[in-house]
Amino acid sequence: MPMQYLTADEVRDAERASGDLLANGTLMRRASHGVARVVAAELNRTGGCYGRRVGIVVGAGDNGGDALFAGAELARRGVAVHAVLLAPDKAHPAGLAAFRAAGGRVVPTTGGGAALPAGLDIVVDGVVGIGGKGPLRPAAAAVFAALAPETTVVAVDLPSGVDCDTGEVHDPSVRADITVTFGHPRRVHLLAAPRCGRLAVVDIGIGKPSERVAPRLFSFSDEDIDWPVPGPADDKYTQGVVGVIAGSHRYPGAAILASGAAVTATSGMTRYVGSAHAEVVSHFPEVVAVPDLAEAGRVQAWTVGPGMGTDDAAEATLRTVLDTDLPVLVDADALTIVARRPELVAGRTAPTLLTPHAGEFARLTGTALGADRLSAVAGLAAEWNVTVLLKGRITLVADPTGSVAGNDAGSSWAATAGAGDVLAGIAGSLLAAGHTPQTAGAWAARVHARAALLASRGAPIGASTLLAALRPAIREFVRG
Ligand SMILES: NC(=O)C1=CN([C@@H]2O[C@H](COP(=O)(O)OP(=O)(O)OC[C@H]3O[C@@H](n4cnc5c(N)ncnc54)[C@H](O)[C@@H]3O)[C@@H](O)[C@H]2O)[C@@H](O)CC1
Ligand SMILES: [K+]
Repeated sequence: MPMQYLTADEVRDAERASGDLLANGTLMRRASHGVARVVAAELNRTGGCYGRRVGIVVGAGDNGGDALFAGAELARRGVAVHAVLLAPDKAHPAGLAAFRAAGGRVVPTTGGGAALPAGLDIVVDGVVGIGGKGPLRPAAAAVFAALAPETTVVAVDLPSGVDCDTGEVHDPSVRADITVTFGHPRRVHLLAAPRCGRLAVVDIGIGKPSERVAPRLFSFSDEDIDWPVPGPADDKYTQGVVGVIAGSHRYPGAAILASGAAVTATSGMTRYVGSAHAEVVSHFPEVVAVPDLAEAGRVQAWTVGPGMGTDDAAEATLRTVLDTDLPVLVDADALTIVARRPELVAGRTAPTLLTPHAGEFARLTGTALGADRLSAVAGLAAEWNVTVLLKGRITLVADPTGSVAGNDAGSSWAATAGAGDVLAGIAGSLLAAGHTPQTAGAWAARVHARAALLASRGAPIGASTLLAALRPAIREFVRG
């Protein structure tokens, strides 16, 4: 099942709908118990709970309340728990009483600030949760800045200073090793996944929000991905033929990488059009490669753009392809052309997938990409009535209805020249197989990221190495 990521308002809506559970404190008891369990599991994994030392950093709201109740539970298990109260007058009263009663120690405030003692095993961030705004304030920032670098940080709900809805990482903010959230993941857990560390979702018995606002963010689970495989009645044409228009005789690399990715991602047929036809065939003899579009033969989808240039001839080719009623993936140089000629895609009714990186995105919209990548990509998709895949560590694929699929690559090894050409080849072949642009883009991003991890195993890679790891990566997503 795809995972849904909620806004702070959607979370509050779902919590309110739980009625008594919210009013009588059951939700908070379950939430804090979940935090205590995760912290205890981490302590047990590294030697046990008894006699260990944990710090909690407590803000003015219910996030701090969760941390205090969790601290109380840990203290009852024999953990020495030290709390810094950032706003002593506003700390959750029942939570603070429980914490003290369990033997938790509050660090005295001196000169307007307080620091945790040295030598802590784990520090719990209960500064702010879904009610947080902006960066960590100075007192909280000082507490985290003073921690030894090896201290494990467990964030309650989200790392404080990171925006719940946009994932904007303010400076300063908390970097968590583990984040414990409640009921449903929030947008921040995907949009700022590297800042959240491992995510633990604790069931506290709340349902779904009554309504969701656009953009609606989700991610596919690995099990949702079902790579196309040929059936008993299939031949080389019936699985969807992908056409690649890329590269040039002078710069054949993009043509080879995009065509090679298409060959690897589909078991049907790959066609190539462009002046690198000889180079492509010398690397991948199975590609049916021709220099001119007029001789290309039939395809079910086009991938157009990597390394093709931006001159008049390239523009004419792009126009011809976009004038068809076939699905088209528009990448790289083709995006530069579309940025100056938006009318080329504006009237399209056939599936259209634009795959910009941040710089190309800025060219398309005329403004630099800000911190709210989600709204930006959903906005462009809605305005142009196309699907937009925004590249990055977190890939976002927005369709025109306000649905956005996100994919955390899990590493940044794919940030290498030519990796985008590989992605374009993979996604193009999924389009040719009949998938929607959003599914094609999101599945391609997942398998591309997996290939990067398999290829790298901790060392830098180039796009050729990534391409070579594509088949084992795809194998993980073939069902049945
Ligand atoms: N509502 C509920 O039923 C539940 C809430 N839970 C917890 O409650 C949290 C939400 O609690 P609240 O709505 O009280 O909000 P928070 O505790 O997230 O934060 C609000 C408080 O922090 C202050 N604040 C905002 N930005 C700040 C900043 N940058 N630096 C310092 N202080 C800042 C605000 O003035 C306010 O006092 C959730 O994230 C979750 O941890 C959980 O207990 C589960 C149940
Ligand atoms: K927090």
